[in-house]
Amino acid sequence: MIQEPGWIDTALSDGPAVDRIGTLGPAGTSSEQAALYLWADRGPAGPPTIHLYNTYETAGQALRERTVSHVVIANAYAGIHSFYMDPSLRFVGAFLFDTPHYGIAASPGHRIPRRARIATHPAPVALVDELLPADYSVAEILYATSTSAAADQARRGETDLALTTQPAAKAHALEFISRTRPIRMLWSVFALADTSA
Ligand SMILES: O=C(O)C(=O)Cc1ccccc1
Repeated sequence: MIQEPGWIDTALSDGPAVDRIGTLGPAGTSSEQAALYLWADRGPAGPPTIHLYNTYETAGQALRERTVSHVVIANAYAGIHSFYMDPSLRFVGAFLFDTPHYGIAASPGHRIPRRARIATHPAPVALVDELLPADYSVAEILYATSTSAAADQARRGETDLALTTQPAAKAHALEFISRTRPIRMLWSVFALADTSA
């Protein structure tokens, strides 16, 4: 096992080459940024090959079908247990990587009611209470499949607000109405069990 600052490497260095990384999308998720970090540290030189899926489970299926060589998952994702338990997969490493800044965002010009409907991925939901400005309260939390999907719900007017990342807010032309902050996160990397050394 190789230990470097920020890394737990159980079979990343001597396992299959990191040449196609699968994770949660669409573009703008924390997972996409984490995958880019993994590629920059452990992937080959050249443009990164990152495949973004609507769920971590779909990314896991792509790994089983060898469409991707590795999958990266936030340890804050409650469903990560099934990846650790799956005998067809192998945990090959983990790394510490802060997410992009998270905040609560709205479409410019949207009239935000005092009691607002807020879209979020389940993992960072506790940040809604932490970051929501005192002028507002929560009418309803609507769970989205990712931070980017949450931003899209606010953009479409399906919710008043979204808890989302800075890249996703920008991609969906949302403006933050709260302060923002990153989340210190551990990311787990999985490969196929039978191809890992
Ligand atoms: O939806 C995202 O952006 C994700 O990547 C899931 C997530 C959410 C919050 C912290 C870490 C990962």
